[in-house]
Amino acid sequence: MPSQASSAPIIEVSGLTKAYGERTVVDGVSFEVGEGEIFGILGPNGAGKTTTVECVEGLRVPDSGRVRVAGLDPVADHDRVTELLGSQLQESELQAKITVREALELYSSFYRTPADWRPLAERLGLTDRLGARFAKLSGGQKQRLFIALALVGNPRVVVLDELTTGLDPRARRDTWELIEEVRAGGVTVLLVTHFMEEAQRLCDRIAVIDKGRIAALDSPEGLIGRAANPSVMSFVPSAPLDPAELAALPGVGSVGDKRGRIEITGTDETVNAVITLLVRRGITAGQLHVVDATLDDAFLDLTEERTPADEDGRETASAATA
Ligand SMILES: Nc1ncnc2c1ncn2[C@@H]1O[C@H](COP(=O)(O)OP(=O)(O)OP(=O)(O)O)[C@@H](O)[C@H]1O
Repeated sequence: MPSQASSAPIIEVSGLTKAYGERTVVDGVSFEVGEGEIFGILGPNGAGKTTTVECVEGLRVPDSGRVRVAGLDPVADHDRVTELLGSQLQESELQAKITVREALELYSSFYRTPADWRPLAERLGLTDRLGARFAKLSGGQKQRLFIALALVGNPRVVVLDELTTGLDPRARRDTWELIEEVRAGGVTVLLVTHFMEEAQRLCDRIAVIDKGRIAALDSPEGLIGRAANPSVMSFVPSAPLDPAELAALPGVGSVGDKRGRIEITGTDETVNAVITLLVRRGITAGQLHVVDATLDDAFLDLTEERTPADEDGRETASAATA
């Protein structure tokens, strides 16, 4: 289980706004991340997640609002922030011909107190690819190299955007363990992810961003509790039940009948009311299942439906400040 953040915020974002041309893609975003916390940013495609973290990294200049990393302005104090913040690279940022070993040595040389890259490479399953050129690596190997390079400077804060995209299930689990170890060493992790399982497993708190605004900010459990229908109950009744009577019970979201199996979504109160009704009628519930909503359910409830227009207008992103 994730542990809670311990101390003062190491990342502070307040009223952050960023537009590309006429289009505001980050619209008044505020959050704080405590030192040693794993903080997730979750949201639909085009919601403004990457733009937000690029402002934290100092790769983009906010139009308005305030961003601080360890009290430093990521744009004005870019060099000092770079020293304490590790970022996951994008593919275009490494030369095709560089070998894994050369990349690890090169990135180590950027920092005053780098980590020993060898155990990191070992931990990420890269040891037998040290002589391989970047262009010859598989997608998963490139991804693992990017994670190693984000960590090689011994950062206080690491920003991981799409941490495990392209990794197979075993590599994904190994990576999660590595991130937990990194945090256990006191490193703060800012994680952009599309994987609910990843967010639920790793994050202490999650900001759900939708259309450039924070739709919710809570622990994974807190977000799940906000799902419109946190419980789903299903059973096969021993005698017919009136759907209208079930629908009138407290907190009911929906009532369905799938070939004799009743499915009711609602709250804990709904579950208790259904059981009371069944007992009163002398009806037994065969094959009874009650399951909690998942982070997926909460996510869908908290974010609006996308339209293709939301995805339009992307220009080529560059690492330079824009
Ligand atoms: N350099 C840019 N120029 C113009 N528009 C951009 C640029 N970069 C991003 N956008 C647009 O800004 C919006 C937010 O993009 P951003 O990459 O921050 O979203 P995201 O939440 O990270 O999305 P995804 O999950 O798809 O990576 C999108 O509509 C995108 O098309």
